[in-house]
Amino acid sequence: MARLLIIGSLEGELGAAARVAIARGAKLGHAEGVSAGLERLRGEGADLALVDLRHDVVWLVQALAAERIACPVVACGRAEDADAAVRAIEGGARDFLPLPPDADLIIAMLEAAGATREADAPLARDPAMTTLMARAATLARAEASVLLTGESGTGKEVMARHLHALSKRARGPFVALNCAALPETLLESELFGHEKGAFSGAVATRKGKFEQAEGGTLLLDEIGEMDPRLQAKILRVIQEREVDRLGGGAPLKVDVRIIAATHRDLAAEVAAGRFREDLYFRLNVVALRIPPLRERPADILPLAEHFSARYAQVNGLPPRPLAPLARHLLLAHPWPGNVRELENAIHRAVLLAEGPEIGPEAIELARPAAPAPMPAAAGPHAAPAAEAPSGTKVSALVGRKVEEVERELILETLSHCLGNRTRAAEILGISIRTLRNKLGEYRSAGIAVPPAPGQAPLQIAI
Ligand SMILES: Nc1ncnc2c1ncn2[C@@H]1O[C@H](COP(=O)(O)OP(=O)(O)OP(=O)(O)O)[C@@H](O)[C@H]1O
Repeated sequence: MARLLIIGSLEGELGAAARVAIARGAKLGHAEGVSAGLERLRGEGADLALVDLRHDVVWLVQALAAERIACPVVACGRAEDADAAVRAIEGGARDFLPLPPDADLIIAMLEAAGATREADAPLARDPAMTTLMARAATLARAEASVLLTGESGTGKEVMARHLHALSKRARGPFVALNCAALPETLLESELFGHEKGAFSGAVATRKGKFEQAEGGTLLLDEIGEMDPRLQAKILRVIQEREVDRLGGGAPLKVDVRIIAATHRDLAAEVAAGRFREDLYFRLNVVALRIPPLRERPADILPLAEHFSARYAQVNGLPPRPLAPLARHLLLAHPWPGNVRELENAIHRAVLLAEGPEIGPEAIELARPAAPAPMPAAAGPHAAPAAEAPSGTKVSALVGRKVEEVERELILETLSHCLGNRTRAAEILGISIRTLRNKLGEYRSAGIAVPPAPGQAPLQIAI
């Protein structure tokens, strides 16, 4: 769960921002002022801090920088407070959130901070994923470190949270750190914390992520990007179960399960001398590879429906079904950006769509380059890219009317189902009633419609 710290009164519009974040699965921390906020950040940390502009945002940003605490700060205020907002941004705040808050903007900010995550179990319908989920359920109970591999956006972090939720540590904290996002000294401080006086800005003791995750799970995301010196320190934590704060005296015992994730082929990184072999062996004891979305096509529509319901709710819109052609487009796309790309496409579509359905015109998909399977994927389970649904079929439709293509899709599906309306409606993802209405329209326009099973084709006497 994303950890959001709100600094300021929760009574007014900041409270509304908090509710949006909670609806999106964030865990909320709160402090009335900046020094209490700093205290919380030294102790339990957060993925993002939203600070009311009426407080000294610049002071907080500077204190965090001096103490090497990497937490993005977003200043919040009314549009009329533009001058204060500019000062906050110039002083190092990550962004400005105008109040009253826009749900989308909050989500985008949480996302940019790497802080918005699926709180529920990963959705899995395709056999490639259900098999993996069964394996994950067994592994979750063990205490061993886990290595999660998979392309960017496949759901490694979602899986890490799921493993935590199913483990004996579920009541403890889940803390995530993206190792690629920070320069080495900051990352070191984030991981191991520091004692007062460890460096010139260290005015107070600060707990690192290992300590924050005590009794729970620590996700080291993008571990393949970590500097070899820090890799050695991580190895020591795994072996000795203790951490050394920067500038610290005695090592501190920690009880943390480590989950490491990477989109890289770590074995190749080891061969190239960029990743420590001993750490790789420690992590690779239990490894799970999350397949890219193009290798689990049966997940595409269930995920799309899940995101469409979620974003309709977050934006206060009524839930709407995906039109048959929209489904067709989604199934034909190769999804180089995986589940994240699908989620973003559906989020946009929910906002853009007009009318009772989400139609194909609302779905904007990046024109895909040929999907690039990651090198590690070249195992026996990797489907060749050529087998994935190809984007060319859809581009062949360009220049034709949506209505016309929809009609063909409906009639083709119906003849494929030998006229069975129920089955065709199911495949098309529309209600039987919508299907009947469409067929009625076609008939009135003089277009032949496959008869229902057992029903003789209508003979029109001339
Ligand atoms: N199986 C799933 N069910 C529901 N949502 C999912 C699933 N897989 C991924 N998502 C959603 O897709 C987005 C990307 O997932 P996640 O961040 O876990 O991917 P990742 O592999 O860790 O990406 P990166 O390598 O870029 O860190 C998230 O918003 C997540 O909620």
